[in-house]
Amino acid sequence: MVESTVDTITAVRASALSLESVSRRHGRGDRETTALDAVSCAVPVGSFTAVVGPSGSGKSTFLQCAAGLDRPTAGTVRIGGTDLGALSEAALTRLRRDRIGFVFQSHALNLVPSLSIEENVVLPLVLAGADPEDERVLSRGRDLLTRVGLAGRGAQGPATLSGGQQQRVAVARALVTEPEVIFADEPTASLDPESAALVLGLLRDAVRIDGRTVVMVTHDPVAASWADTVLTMDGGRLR
Ligand SMILES: Nc1ncnc2c1ncn2[C@@H]1O[C@H](COP(=O)(O)OP(=O)(O)OP(=O)(O)O)[C@@H](O)[C@H]1O
Repeated sequence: MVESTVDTITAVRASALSLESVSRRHGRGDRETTALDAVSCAVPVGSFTAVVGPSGSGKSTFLQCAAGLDRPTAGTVRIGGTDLGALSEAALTRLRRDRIGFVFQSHALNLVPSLSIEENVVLPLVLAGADPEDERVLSRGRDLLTRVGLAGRGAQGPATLSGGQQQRVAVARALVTEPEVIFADEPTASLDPESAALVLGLLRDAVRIDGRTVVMVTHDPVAASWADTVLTMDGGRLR
């Protein structure tokens, strides 16, 4: 009994993300829908996980609850051992800013059009209080832009880039804080296969080279094939 408790605690600690019996219901009475139905899983540090499943199976809800963008109706979500349900809204906002990276579906939603590309990349650091003129901040932005194949383009605006290039900037920004988990919601949905492969390669490199943890929701079996682990959702449950 003691041993199994220790095993459980160890497993939770070694997980970048864990869900324990997480449910998310909407509405009440006859109109109640269960978007997520007692889902449990543990995502190890340094892994690439894809979440797949048919439309309406609960993938987005999984991601929203796992990333602290939505609060579950029941159950526990932990990022690096921190119970998100125990955090105030302000603390949850800080955790999302400092410990999580996001790449969303639409490149139009990912980047701030009025900022330059490099300002977009370092935005999470600046929001956390870093001086945007600090050489360390500027060089981190430049290094990440080089990494995503956009060296020398930092002073331009996002509108001067293609959709695929903008998604690569979004990946650079998601990496800038060295987050514990990067959540990607259909990051290749609007891209041609070649641009999609570049974005998926960057996510995979973040795992293989930097030991980051990536959780990606996708409809696309080709995109899912880049992951180490595929979680399949069906009717709000993990299959
Ligand atoms: N705010 C909401 N109010 C009511 N029902 C909701 C709400 N959000 C999601 N649902 C329902 O929960 C279920 C799961 O939705 P979710 O968006 O998580 O699925 P999904 O797998 O991401 O779908 P898709 O691939 O089409 O984006 C669906 O039946 C959906 O209609």
